[in-house]
Amino acid sequence: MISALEEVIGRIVPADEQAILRAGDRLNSLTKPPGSLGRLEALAVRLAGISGVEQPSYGKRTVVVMAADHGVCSEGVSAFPQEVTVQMAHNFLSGGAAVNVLARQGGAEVKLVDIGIGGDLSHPELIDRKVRRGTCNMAQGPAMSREEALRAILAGVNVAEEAVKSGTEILITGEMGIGNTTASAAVLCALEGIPAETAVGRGTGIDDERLRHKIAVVERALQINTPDPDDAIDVLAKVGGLEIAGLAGLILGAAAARVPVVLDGFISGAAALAAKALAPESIHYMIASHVSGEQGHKLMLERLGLEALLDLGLRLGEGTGGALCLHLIEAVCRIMREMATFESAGVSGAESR
Ligand SMILES: O=C(O)c1ccc[n+]([C@@H]2O[C@H](COP(=O)([O-])O)[C@@H](O)[C@H]2O)c1
Ligand SMILES: Cc1cc2nc[nH]c2cc1C
Repeated sequence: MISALEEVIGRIVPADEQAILRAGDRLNSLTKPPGSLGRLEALAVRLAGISGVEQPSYGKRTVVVMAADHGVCSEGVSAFPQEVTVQMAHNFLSGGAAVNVLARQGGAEVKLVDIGIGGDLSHPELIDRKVRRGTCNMAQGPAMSREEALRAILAGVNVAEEAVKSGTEILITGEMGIGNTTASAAVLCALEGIPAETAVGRGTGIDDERLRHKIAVVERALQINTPDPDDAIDVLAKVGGLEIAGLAGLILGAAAARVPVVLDGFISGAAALAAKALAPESIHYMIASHVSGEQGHKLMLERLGLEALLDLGLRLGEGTGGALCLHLIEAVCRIMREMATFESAGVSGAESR
């Protein structure tokens, strides 16, 4: 199984430098002062490097929502009961969740993956990749075995590969899992050596008292499991989650296929940290859509070395921020394709001094 992962990682190549240079030249030839489209210009250059062309376009767009349950919920770390995970899974499948609305508006389809929901779920549209029924309580022992974490990562790789095979040109990470901000914070602490107090946030909206308890739970999980910071699979197995591991795999699969992968919020960021640890070059294929309202996400993005496009205080997850970002991605693609150049429009360039 490890060799399957090594094979995927081996296929991840750096971004296309020539396309990056061509995109920069094109941006400077367009009828605007150089750099005046701000971070949209950086986005255009990044997309060119990923896709290998300076005028990319993304037809089929897919939001992959990975859903799983978390044993750590028994510690009382969320504002909501665990059964919300499976209930929301039904909502995604019937098209009524926020991400369904935003994906429709952004021209994307939503694919729900059961990678570890506790309850039973059956639907013709569901992608069933259940590794196990939720994790164990990481405050008492490892969340899952190393083999299960690896299976979840490879399931994510496979979902990316299948999506690309059926025509997807851009992937968006989404997730659903009551308790998963606890696991994501623990992954951030373990991989980056950050204190729990800095990494842990309010998730679905816990009060001060529960927040203090959640910090203590993460501290305990780290203390009893001693995840190896240099071994991302160990970290995912001991203090991660099935959807976090699955999304790490999805990101690696996207990078191997040279498909851009738009990251959503805090949980997607934890998956991205793990993907980056497994395959540093995968970072070039990631686009950070937004800074989540979840404490720790800003620091997470700094550690990833990514600058987010939006800062709207979103803290919903599901892939909502990523889906919103599709509008900006479409905008830069159109800029690159449709804007006139100084030459074609007969506009004078900057005066040389
Ligand atoms: O994406 C984010 O940044 C984000 C921040 C806070 C909460 N969430 C969502 O809320 C759920 C986890 O919250 P909690 O409090 O149960 O850990 C999970 O389903 C996530 O999708 C997501
Ligand atoms: C209702 C609800 C919807 C969500 N979507 C993602 N996480 C969620 C958490 C809750 C509680």
